[in-house]
Amino acid sequence: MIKITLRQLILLLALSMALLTLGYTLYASYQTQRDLLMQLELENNYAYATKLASSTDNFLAAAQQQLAFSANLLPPLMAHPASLVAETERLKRQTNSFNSVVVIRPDGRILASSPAALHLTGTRLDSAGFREALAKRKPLISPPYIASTGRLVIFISHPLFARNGRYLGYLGGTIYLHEQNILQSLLGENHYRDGSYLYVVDNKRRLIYHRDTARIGTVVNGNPAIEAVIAGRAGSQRLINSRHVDMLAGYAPMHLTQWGIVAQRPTADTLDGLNALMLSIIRHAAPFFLLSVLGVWWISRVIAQPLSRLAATARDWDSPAATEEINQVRAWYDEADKLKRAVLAGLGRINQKLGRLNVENVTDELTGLINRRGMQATLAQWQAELRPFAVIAMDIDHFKWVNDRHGHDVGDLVLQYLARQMCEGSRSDDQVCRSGGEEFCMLLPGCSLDMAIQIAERLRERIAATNCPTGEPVTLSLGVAHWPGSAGTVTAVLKAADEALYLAKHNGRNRVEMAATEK
Ligand SMILES: Nc1nc2c(ncn2[C@@H]2O[C@H](COP(=O)(O)OP(=O)(O)OP(=O)(O)O)[C@@H](O)[C@H]2O)c(=O)[nH]1
Repeated sequence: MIKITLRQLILLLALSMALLTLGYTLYASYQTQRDLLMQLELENNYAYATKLASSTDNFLAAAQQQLAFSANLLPPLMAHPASLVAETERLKRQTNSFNSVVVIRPDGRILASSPAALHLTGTRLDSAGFREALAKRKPLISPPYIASTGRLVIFISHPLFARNGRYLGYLGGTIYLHEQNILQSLLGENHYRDGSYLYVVDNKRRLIYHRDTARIGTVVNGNPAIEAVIAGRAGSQRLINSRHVDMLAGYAPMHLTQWGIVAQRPTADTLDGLNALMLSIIRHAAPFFLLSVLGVWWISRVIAQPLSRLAATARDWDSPAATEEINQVRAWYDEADKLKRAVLAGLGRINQKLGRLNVENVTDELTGLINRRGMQATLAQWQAELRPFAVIAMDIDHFKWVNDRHGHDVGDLVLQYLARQMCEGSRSDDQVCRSGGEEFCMLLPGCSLDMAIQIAERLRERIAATNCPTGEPVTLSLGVAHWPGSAGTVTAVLKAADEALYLAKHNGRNRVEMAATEK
């Protein structure tokens, strides 16, 4: 199974942390900014609706005052049509509040009107506003209605009374809702900022003013802002309007009429800037993010390197250069350093143990000489190196008798004594072995057969002439062979030396014989 590497892990961890942090920061700042923007928009629209509601109220009050002022002047002039017309002209031109101005008699007939081009004087128009004014005989602002001319209008009127209180009719001004009028000048001034706009509804949810004049006069149902404003409440809220557009609306009722103003802006338009801002933040952050990724990639490499080098070297722990290579690993941080020390300590202990095992494996306990296994390994190596050598195999004569006479312990001392003697008479390259029991061997690298025979002879003579731990000398029988002279393989050359040794025994002991093949 493929396992994730430390480097990939660090990279993955750092990247996911960076992405999470970046994502969360962007998300949090987006949410905060969004809430703030929407709140600001709602407050702006609320303030705007309140201000315009109050301006419109003031305008309507002023219009009523103008009518009231003229209505005071008109009763003495009722018999003077020219003066009445002049007053209607003045009223219309001076204030520009009305699209048309009329003076109506109690029977509904028009006494005077402006503009003159309408040619209304003398006619009797049957409009809802006219009828209401006649019926109520008090200052009125009519709801929107379709006039006899087919126009959608509102009608503001003031009754005319003679000094004696006799009702003389009324003075009225008409505002054509679909045409250029004072209401449009007032409300339309700043009505279209950044997608925001406003509209006015009457208490029947009918649009009195809207930037889309085609919608004026239509009734809008199911709009929470309109419902609130016709209930007389001012405020702001996010809503879905009758055209299914998500809007941030502020609204305020008017006090003189039961109308209401709603100022609003599509939520999407409000948040447009924010989306662009977020994209710009991401664009600016991207290079730094890429730099961070590169930085993390480099750091992950530096962190993982000591560990992967330690792992690679520890895999070949039995190679001679392993310790040196591990020593060269730059473990620059604490955990890697501890691991490096632990690996080095472990490797040292293993090597020590192996060395001890090797020595124990090839050493004879009693004499400290190399044993038969060590002897064979040495010979195999020399043979592999094509290094010629001579072998002297030897055996203590009648050693059983020594044991029987002096005891086994003394026998051991004799064996140790012989080992010492052999070592003293050998060169540093020579290998002295105890090949088994009371049998010994000397391996002499680079030594000719003749030289080996001389060495064997000298040893035999010295042992035979020296008292051993029994208090008297022992004698040796020795057989000499040579590689490659005596035989082609290690086994064969040892066998040849043994055969020469048996020959020495056979020929009377205390003597040296050489391998048969050499004769
Ligand atoms: N003390 C002691 N005796 C050993 C050891 N290993 C072998 N021997 C003895 O060596 C003796 C060898 O005897 P044999 O093989 O019969 O030969 P020998 O008596 O030496 O007679 P030849 O070899 O024929 O001259 C035996 O008595 C073994 O018990 C040892 O480690 N210590």
